[in-house]
Amino acid sequence: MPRRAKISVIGGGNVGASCALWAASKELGDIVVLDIPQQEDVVKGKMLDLLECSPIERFDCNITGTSDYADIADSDVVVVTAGIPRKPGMSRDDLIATNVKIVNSVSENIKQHAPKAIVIVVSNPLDAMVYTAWKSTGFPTNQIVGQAGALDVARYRTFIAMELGVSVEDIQALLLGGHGDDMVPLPRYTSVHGIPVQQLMSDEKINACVERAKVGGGEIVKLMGTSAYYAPASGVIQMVEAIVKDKKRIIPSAAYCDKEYGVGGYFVGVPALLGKDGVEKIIEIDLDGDEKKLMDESISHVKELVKVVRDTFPELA
Ligand SMILES: NC(=O)c1ccc[n+]([C@@H]2O[C@H](COP(=O)([O-])OP(=O)(O)OC[C@H]3O[C@@H](n4cnc5c(N)ncnc54)[C@H](O)[C@@H]3O)[C@@H](O)[C@H]2O)c1
Ligand SMILES: O=C(O)C[C@H](O)C(=O)O
Repeated sequence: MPRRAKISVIGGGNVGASCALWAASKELGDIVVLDIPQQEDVVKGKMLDLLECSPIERFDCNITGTSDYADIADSDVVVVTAGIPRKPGMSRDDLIATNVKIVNSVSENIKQHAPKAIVIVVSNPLDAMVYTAWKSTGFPTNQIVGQAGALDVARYRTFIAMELGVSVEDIQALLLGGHGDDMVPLPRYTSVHGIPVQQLMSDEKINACVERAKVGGGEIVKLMGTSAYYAPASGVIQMVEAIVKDKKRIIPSAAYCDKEYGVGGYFVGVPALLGKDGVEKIIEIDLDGDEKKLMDESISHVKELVKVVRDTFPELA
């Protein structure tokens, strides 16, 4: 019998528990969700509750809550959601001092207990946390990737579909850059069932969708007092599915770029081909002058955040 995939999620809060829910409902494999010892009963309870959906929702898999890293052994994918979320009035960057320490310690445990896993980082500020996980694990760059673009492009597609009154399924779009408010949605690479979006919407309306997508995380924080979790987890599980089913999907992801896009050795959002080996290829597309300028600005912001990581943990430089 073929072995089931094993998906571990570190951090069983809003995003982590939602990842488990999407992964179970899609029957992607066995699921382990790990939280700190003080949250062990809570995470065990959440995962038991989820398991008890299985007769109704019709999925067969093991689902476990734990605080013991031994339970993540042999994971195919480990998703890192551990860390604090922002509150109204905060930027993602304000989380760095706390989350760099959490992601560093979590990554050391992943290195020890699941050295073959593909690691998908979610904690914010995303691009700097992916860098932290890369340095702390010492894993090859294909084995470390961040989730942001899958979410950001989903938001952008949602807003375009709402504006046009068409199915979201018919909106294809692309987005580059860091997971900050300076991310770079690309109208020139946005189409509606193959029809360039500019033929169907005015520049003004397209720009309104772009701007709303850029601050889409903040819009939810303002409404809820904490950050989003359904759509972020959905983005994560789209990536997990591509990896565990070796689908070779192209998904905007925070991937390691050196020569690509002239990034020079940082993780930023780019179209990445995801399969069983993680990031198997980065797709480079042509950018015009304005798009390149926006991408360069976004990359500069990522570099500033990585500098904070290096200043906090000189051994991660
Ligand atoms: N990249 C994205 O698109 C994206 C989207 C949404 C949220 N996020 C980020 O994800 C993180 C989690 O958000 P959330 O809403 O789930 O927060 P949450 O507070 O609901 O959950 C975080 C969980 O992490 C746990 N945790 C803390 N330290 C830990 C450690 N050392 N080991 C294991 N678990 C630990 C906490 O106990 C908590 O259960 C935040 O940093 C948030 O900004 C990123
Ligand atoms: O906005 C946040 O802080 C969480 C996440 O990055 C998001 O975009 O929803």
